[in-house]
Amino acid sequence: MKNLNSVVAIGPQALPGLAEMLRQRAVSQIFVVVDSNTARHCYPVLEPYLPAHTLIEIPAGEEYKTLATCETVWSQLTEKSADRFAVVVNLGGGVVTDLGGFCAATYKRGIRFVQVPTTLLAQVDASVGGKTGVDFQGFKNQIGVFQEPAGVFIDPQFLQTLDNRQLKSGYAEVVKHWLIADAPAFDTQRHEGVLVEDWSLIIRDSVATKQQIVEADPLESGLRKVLNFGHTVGHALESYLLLQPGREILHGEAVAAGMICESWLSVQKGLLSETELDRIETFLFSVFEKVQFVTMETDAIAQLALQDKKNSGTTINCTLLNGIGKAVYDQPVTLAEIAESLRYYHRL
Ligand SMILES: NC(=O)c1ccc[n+]([C@@H]2O[C@H](COP(=O)([O-])OP(=O)(O)OC[C@H]3O[C@@H](n4cnc5c(N)ncnc54)[C@H](O)[C@@H]3O)[C@@H](O)[C@H]2O)c1
Ligand SMILES: O=C(O)C(=O)C[C@@H](O)[C@H](O)[C@H](O)COP(=O)(O)O
Ligand SMILES: [Zn+2]
Repeated sequence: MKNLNSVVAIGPQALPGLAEMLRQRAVSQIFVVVDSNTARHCYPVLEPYLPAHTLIEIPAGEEYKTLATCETVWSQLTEKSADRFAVVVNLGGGVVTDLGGFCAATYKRGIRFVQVPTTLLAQVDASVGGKTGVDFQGFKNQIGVFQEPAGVFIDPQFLQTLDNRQLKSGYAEVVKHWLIADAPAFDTQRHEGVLVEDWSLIIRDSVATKQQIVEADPLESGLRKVLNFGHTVGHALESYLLLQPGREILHGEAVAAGMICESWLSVQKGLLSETELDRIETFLFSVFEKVQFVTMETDAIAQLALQDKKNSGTTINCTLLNGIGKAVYDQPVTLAEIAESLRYYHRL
């Protein structure tokens, strides 16, 4: 599969494919960015495929997806005199692929990087499409650049050590791809839930859906915004809870809640039927627990949507569904409507 100028390899041939790419290109040094978990669970799988390299370890978790962590990565690249022929291999979930990608894309104005995603979320979504970045002042992905990796190497065997909660978090982005672009998959595959034995096909389909959209609009000037379905409210919830010790939720959990809120908004705008909303809700609640917040918090959560990257000025532009499998972007919604959607979710 080709993604703009980068290769996407999926399956058991992915890691040998990465080894081959590193052999063929002019590479001065290789740096492998891992977090504390992927150092333990995933690096031993990747290591035999790599020539001499330097390991850069960052702490695990969304709270470390910050500029401060980037500084530690840039420092290690600098200390080792990485030049413009160096390659960064990001081995991890979406935090490592977003942050490692951003560090590479900005170091000396940009060196090559490849993504080796190890969570379902990163395999179906974060590693593909060239969005890189970090959170800033509590806002999701506030600082970042679009930069395509030189390659994405997806081996589903990494999922064997992932716990069920993380698997479900990634599944939320799979469901998002179904809801925006693949009604037949929603109709048939949802019956399996996360009891999937072999994720390869789901990963292939999800990546293909995302690639098609990204290729049509790599810099998100229009169509790509459909990939943000569930994220206007989802990111607001995630940002709000991220700053509250003990209440952090995973990205996919926030997106699942956001997809219910934004499906409800779609009904209010006359785009989606009540029956379709009911099917979406019933399915999502069969997989995800309800995100806990109190009604008093809804206005504060909704306020955070004012920082959404799809907004123009003070207008919040949401991606909504105009049927299962069909999405429309740039739908203006008010702050009051966002807050009401959260109250709707809370009442369910
Ligand atoms: N760039 C994009 O297009 C894009 C798309 C979707 C999400 N994201 C971002 O991705 C991030 C979420 O990614 P995530 O869900 O992968 O989170 P993550 O990177 O925090 O990984 C989740 C947890 O699993 C651990 N882990 C990773 N691989 C493992 C493995 N194989 N076995 C055991 N443990 C493993 C990690 O150390 C971490 O503790 C968010 O910051 C989100 O904003 C980016
Ligand atoms: O690739 C995209 O485009 C997406 O919107 C995919 C999202 O799942 C992902 O969470 C992305 O990081 C959100 O981007 P942002 O621009 O809203 O920060
Ligand atoms: Zn997402």
